[in-house]
Amino acid sequence: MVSSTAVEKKSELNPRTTAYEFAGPVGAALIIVTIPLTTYLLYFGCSQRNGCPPSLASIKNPEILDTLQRLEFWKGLWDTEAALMYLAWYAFCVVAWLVLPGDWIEGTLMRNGKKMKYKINAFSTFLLTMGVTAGVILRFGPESFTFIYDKWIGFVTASFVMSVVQSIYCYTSSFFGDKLLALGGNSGNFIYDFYIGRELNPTIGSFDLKSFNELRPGLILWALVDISMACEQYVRRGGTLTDSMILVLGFHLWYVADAVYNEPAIFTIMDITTDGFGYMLAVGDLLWVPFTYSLQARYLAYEHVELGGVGTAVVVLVTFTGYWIFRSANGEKNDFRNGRNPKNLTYMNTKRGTKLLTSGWWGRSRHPNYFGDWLMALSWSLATGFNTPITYFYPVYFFVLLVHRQLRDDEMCEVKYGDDWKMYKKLVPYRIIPYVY
Ligand SMILES: NC(=O)C1=CN([C@@H]2O[C@H](COP(=O)(O)OP(=O)(O)OC[C@H]3O[C@@H](n4cnc5c(N)ncnc54)[C@H](OP(=O)(O)O)[C@@H]3O)[C@@H](O)[C@H]2O)C=CC1
Ligand SMILES: CC(C)=CCC[C@@H](C)[C@H]1CC=C2C3=C(CC[C@@]21C)[C@@]1(C)CC[C@H](O)C(C)(C)[C@@H]1CC3
Repeated sequence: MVSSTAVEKKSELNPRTTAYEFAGPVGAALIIVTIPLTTYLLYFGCSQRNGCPPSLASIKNPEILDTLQRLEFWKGLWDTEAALMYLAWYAFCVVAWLVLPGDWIEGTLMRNGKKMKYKINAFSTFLLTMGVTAGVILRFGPESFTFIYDKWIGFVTASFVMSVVQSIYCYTSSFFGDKLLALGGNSGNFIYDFYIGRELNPTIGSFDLKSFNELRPGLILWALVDISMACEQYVRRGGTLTDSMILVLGFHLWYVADAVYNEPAIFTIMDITTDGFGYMLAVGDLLWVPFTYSLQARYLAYEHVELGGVGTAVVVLVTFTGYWIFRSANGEKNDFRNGRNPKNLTYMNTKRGTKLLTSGWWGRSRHPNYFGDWLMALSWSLATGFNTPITYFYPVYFFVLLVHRQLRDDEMCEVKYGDDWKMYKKLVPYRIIPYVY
């Protein structure tokens, strides 16, 4: 029998969530449907076969309704070969995590007084993956690596199934044992908690599902997807790549490499410290990132845009500016949170005990890193030219995500820091873009 003090202690540590984000259960239900639907639509609405976007005539065509009513169409979303390949890829990431050497580092202090331990080998997993991929392409030719382009929908469905299975597993297992729940994911509403993630850190032994999924099977798959798109273009063009494809491929690979190289920096981000691991992150990490963030590369696989000297210079300039802001802002905060201040930046002390930077990038806006990240997103789309608005999906979606994320973080900081946050907001009035917003 469980004593009443034990029950009280448990509910003290895991209080009920009383305030909803994402417009509550209705908003969560909408997003649950919208994320996979958008991923499929971006394929059917931007492809060589259908056009990008499909012509108005083809949309009005009653054939679309016929297609949706045909069982063949729904069967076509599943591809057993792609599903097995996806499973093998996921297993490879797990085995790499297990066998590749890496230091174990501690995460931030949690409210139960404990710290999680994380194995740092995402970068070596990335290098191994790139090495094997290069080996395959050199040995068997680029045509051996176009299978992701060919089996696109099969891979999308496989990764969606994987993320739903994980979300169901994490939601169900959160009810067993003494689990630390996410403060935002314990409302008691099934749809909402399933979406936000009920358990803070679902683990199997020392294997932490949330941090593993955030950086490995989805993010590194994005790099593989891009390489496959470049191979497709290379084969179609008989052995050359367009300047736009070289830029998009290079920038995406760089972005992924940067994320996995800076693996320890993710242990202080909102997803790891605050959000539970549920549908939002599982589907976000495993489906959304690899199959929507790579849209520019998939478009360029069949639409061979040449930018020329000036176009290339503009794209490179926007991306480098973005990367410089993104990396130096994240670096300043990461150094500071780890007790270093190499640039001698000014800061304010707070009643909570942690200090807040008030100069450098964090003195210019409250989320300068978001601005840099968004500029990079914009540059990747600029590389696809102006023939279609669809390839600008990523910066538009990302803008919405970042504005919403900034609001969420602002609210959380207000709770964490109280009046000190109000003071910081007076000192640094801009939210994301210095002197603009
Ligand atoms: N490509 C993509 O799809 C996405 C990328 N990202 C990227 O992930 C990165 C991490 O983002 P995220 O976790 O949202 O937020 P941040 O890395 O911006 O971290 C916010 C936290 O930083 C601390 N902080 C705030 N102001 C200061 C200050 N002045 N001095 C020191 N610390 C401060 C606070 O936490 P505390 O005080 O408790 O330490 C706050 O909660 C960003 O670069 C973002 O662009 C994010 C989402 C999606
Ligand atoms: C509603 C919806 C689509 C939710 C899903 C959001 C997720 C796609 C993103 C939430 C935070 C993310 C981060 C990255 C990728 C996108 C998601 C998972 C990230 C791994 C990209 C690379 C960066 O360098 C990063 C490590 C800072 C970043 C962390 C946050």
